[in-house]
Amino acid sequence: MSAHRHTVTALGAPGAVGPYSHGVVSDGLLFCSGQVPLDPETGELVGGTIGDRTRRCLDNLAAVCGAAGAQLADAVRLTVYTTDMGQFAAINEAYGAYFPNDPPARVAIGVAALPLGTDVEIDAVVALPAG
Ligand SMILES: C=C(N)C(=O)O
Repeated sequence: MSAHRHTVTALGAPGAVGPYSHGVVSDGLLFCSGQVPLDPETGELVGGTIGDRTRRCLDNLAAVCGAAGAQLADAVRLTVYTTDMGQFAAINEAYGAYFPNDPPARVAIGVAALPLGTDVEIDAVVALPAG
């Protein structure tokens, strides 16, 4: 740990699948690592639909936010990575329910592959509440 940054570990988020922290706080911002749709209780990728997996990614990010004293609604920008842009509408339907008002900025990117073979991953930058 150094004075200008500290890492965040969330008990409610699945363990990291590589050499990264759940999040890093610096200068009033929380930089959340990408969350893949792992169930934090089982450590397994969730099945179902890409909407289910999108919700799992966002729930995992919410846990990381909570560990830093923030909420997902404090996010200023998220990035959605997917291997299947054919499911863009389904991703948006699930995603949109998390941000009914004034949604954060977002980037959506189609990629060739994602960790553990999943089809969606989401990261976030979050503004920490003052105080
Ligand atoms: C899942 C990740 N965020 C990673 O492997 O970097």
